[in-house]
Amino acid sequence: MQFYDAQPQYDLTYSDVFLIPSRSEVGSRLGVDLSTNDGTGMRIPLVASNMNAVSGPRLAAALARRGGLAVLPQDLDGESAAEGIAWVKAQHPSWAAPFEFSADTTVAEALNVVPPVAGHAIAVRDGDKTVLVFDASKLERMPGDARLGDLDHLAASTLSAETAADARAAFDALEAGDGFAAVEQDGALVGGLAQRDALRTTLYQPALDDEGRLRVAAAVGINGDVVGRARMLREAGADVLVLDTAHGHQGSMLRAIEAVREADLGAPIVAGNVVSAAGTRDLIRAGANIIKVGVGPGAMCTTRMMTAVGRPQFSAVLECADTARNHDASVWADGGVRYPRDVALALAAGGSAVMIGSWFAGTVEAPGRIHVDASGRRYKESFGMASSRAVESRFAALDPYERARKQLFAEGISNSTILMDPERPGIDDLVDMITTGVRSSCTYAGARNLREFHERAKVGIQSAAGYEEGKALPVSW
Ligand SMILES: NC(=O)C1=CN([C@@H]2O[C@H](COP(=O)(O)OP(=O)(O)OC[C@H]3O[C@@H](n4cnc5c(N)ncnc54)[C@H](OP(=O)(O)O)[C@@H]3O)[C@@H](O)[C@H]2O)C=CC1
Ligand SMILES: Nc1nc2c(ncn2[C@@H]2O[C@H](COP(=O)(O)O)[C@@H](O)[C@H]2O)c(=O)[nH]1
Ligand SMILES: [K+]
Repeated sequence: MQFYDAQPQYDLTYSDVFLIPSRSEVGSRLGVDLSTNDGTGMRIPLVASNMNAVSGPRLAAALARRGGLAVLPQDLDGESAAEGIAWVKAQHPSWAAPFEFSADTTVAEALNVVPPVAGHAIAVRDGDKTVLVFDASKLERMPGDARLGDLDHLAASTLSAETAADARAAFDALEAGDGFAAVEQDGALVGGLAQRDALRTTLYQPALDDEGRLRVAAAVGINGDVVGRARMLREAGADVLVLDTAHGHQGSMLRAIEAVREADLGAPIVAGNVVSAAGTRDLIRAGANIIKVGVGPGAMCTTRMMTAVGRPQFSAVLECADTARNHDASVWADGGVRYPRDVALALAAGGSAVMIGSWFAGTVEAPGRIHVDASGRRYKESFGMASSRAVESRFAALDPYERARKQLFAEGISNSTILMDPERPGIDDLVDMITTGVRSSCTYAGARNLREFHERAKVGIQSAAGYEEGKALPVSW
């Protein structure tokens, strides 16, 4: 990456910078390879944060199906983490599992879990048999107290599993209907398929382990039996281990990395968070393969305002990525992403992947239940991992005095409203938006892959007015 003009002496955020187009020989955006080269097996450079409101098993499977990776949070107890990993590993690499409900579930109860939007399959179960499959958008006009088992008239037309397995044939078959079908195999309903998902299987490659199962990462805190938890996660099938704490450049973190490296668990070790060359170097020397970069940019994060600590994220990623590269390691740019452009800039600065938290918290696949605000808009709650809410539940087993001491140091928001975007309600919709933006960024730079993108990117500095000018105008001025 080069600065178009001289590199300034002050630090830069994503909003401070922009990319300048260069002469390109890359004829199509679909010709760009977005695979990472950091040893994690990702086919697109997107990681969902290890946050309780973001990365659950359903989101992890959905993201891995498109080639990304989610990190199950350290707050999941051992049993739940192992179950979550097993669930991801059992999922089909191409097709999403439907949302399953018993026949007695009411429409109102189902709407706490799935919004009435197209492309998400609802399966009604009677015992261990699926008796009805329909598209979630059909719930919109149903009375709240109706039982799902009584909604036979919503049943989707069926498609054979054989046709569903051929993405192009499935896409064409769904063109004739209403863009959604129940999938049938040997006379039994096995799921649902949306036309858009058939298209997606032709555009993305899943992130798969050696046995052809979806990949998933899991986080470990730095307190307690770090090696024991890391070993348990690995044995449960976690493909990547993420050692995570707010202040990653501390002795406890270095010792935790050394211990996990010593245990030789056979998975890449990600560790953080840091924002300096010195922090990056120390974590790599302790044994980390990938460094998580970012202190304070996160949407749920109050660290900068509470402590003045942190660093504008573009400069943090640039410096840490340069250092990591010299040590044959990589960085993930963690936090502060609000637009696809921010992802492109983090990759231009040298990140091998970008971590996203709050933006993903408002998706259909994120773990939270759905709420409705006073004006009828659907939303999910997000909260920081260092917020009073997270700290209270993390330390629930401690006595009240110790718990109160821990809560003194809250550095995150406990209750944030993340609206569900009616245009892009699912993680797939956001992944489409982000990856198409980044593919386009690459061709503007004349890059066929992310290594070339980093090499060729030309970055300029802009004023606040320059940033403002780039925004679209949904209402006339
Ligand atoms: N990327 C970011 O900007 C930030 C991210 N987070 C996220 O919040 C979650 C919780 O992290 P964390 O608060 O580290 O909790 P952890 O449970 O991981 O514990 C952190 C340990 O480090 C000690 N510590 C010493 N100095 C600090 C410091 N300045 N900040 C935090 N801990 C310190 C703590 O002791 P003691 O409690 O006694 O001080 C504790 O033993 C993680 O997922 C983390 O990534 C949190 C803040 C910033
Ligand atoms: N200072 C804090 N940082 C937090 C907290 N919870 C999460 N995080 C960090 O934010 C990113 C996600 O950023 P986003 O802008 O995409 O939401 C996450 O990966 C953590 O590094 C917190 O409570 N305090
Ligand atoms: K912030």
